[in-house]
Amino acid sequence: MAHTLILLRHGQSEWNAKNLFTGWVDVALTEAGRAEAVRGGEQLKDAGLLPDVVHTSLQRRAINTAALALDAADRHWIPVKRSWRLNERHYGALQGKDKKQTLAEFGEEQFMTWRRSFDTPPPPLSDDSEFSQAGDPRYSVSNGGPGEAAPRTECLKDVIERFLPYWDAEIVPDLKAGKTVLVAAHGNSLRALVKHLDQISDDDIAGLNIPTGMPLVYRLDADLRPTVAGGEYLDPEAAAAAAAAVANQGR
Ligand SMILES: O=C(O)[C@@H](CO)OP(=O)(O)O
Repeated sequence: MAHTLILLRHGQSEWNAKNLFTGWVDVALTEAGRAEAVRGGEQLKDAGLLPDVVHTSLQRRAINTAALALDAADRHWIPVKRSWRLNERHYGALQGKDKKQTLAEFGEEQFMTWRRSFDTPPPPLSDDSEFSQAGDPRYSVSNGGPGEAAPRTECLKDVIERFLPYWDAEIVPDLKAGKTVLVAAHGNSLRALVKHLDQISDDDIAGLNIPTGMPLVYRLDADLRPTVAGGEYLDPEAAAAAAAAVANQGR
């Protein structure tokens, strides 16, 4: 049996628009981002791709993107499962910093190492920073979160390590039950998932960028291997242009 998995990065956020490193800071969608989410949902409906269940992070840009897209697809009523494990990569001390200024201050190599290396995290964010999530009740142990063990910074490797247990325990069973699964998440948590699905090397994943608000559809075989490497965007040309723009942020 083929399984259908749809990945959707949130629409443009206020900090995407301002070109700031965001990570776990819970910023809202812009009007353009809301429109992207609606358009993504319309594309799903037009393609006859109707999610049976949606998994999101605990961040409003993904939560609201899922709601807007599902409403546009007339699937606003399906079950929602949320987890901090789908959150954006914690960007450490870069959270709240301007990407262009960071590039100018630290240079291309350090900037790209922090942004796209597999295993080098940015410096940790101090708990007394205005951009810290330490103590945020949504990440408490009583709410199913990591509590005090919550990250203060992460590299992509760390994201994969915290995401995969959720994939195995919550998403795989939905796929195996024959459900069409929508994962509404973030640039780097979806890069972690794509790396896993397509078995992309630690070096090659640096070159992969995911555009905002564009559904990426994977048909998976019985072993949950993609039948088409890299999946398929419903609007491939627009997705390629938007992914290139993500790659060029800061320039
Ligand atoms: O700032 C962030 O949290 C992410 C996604 O917007 O940025 P980048 O693409 O630079 O990893």
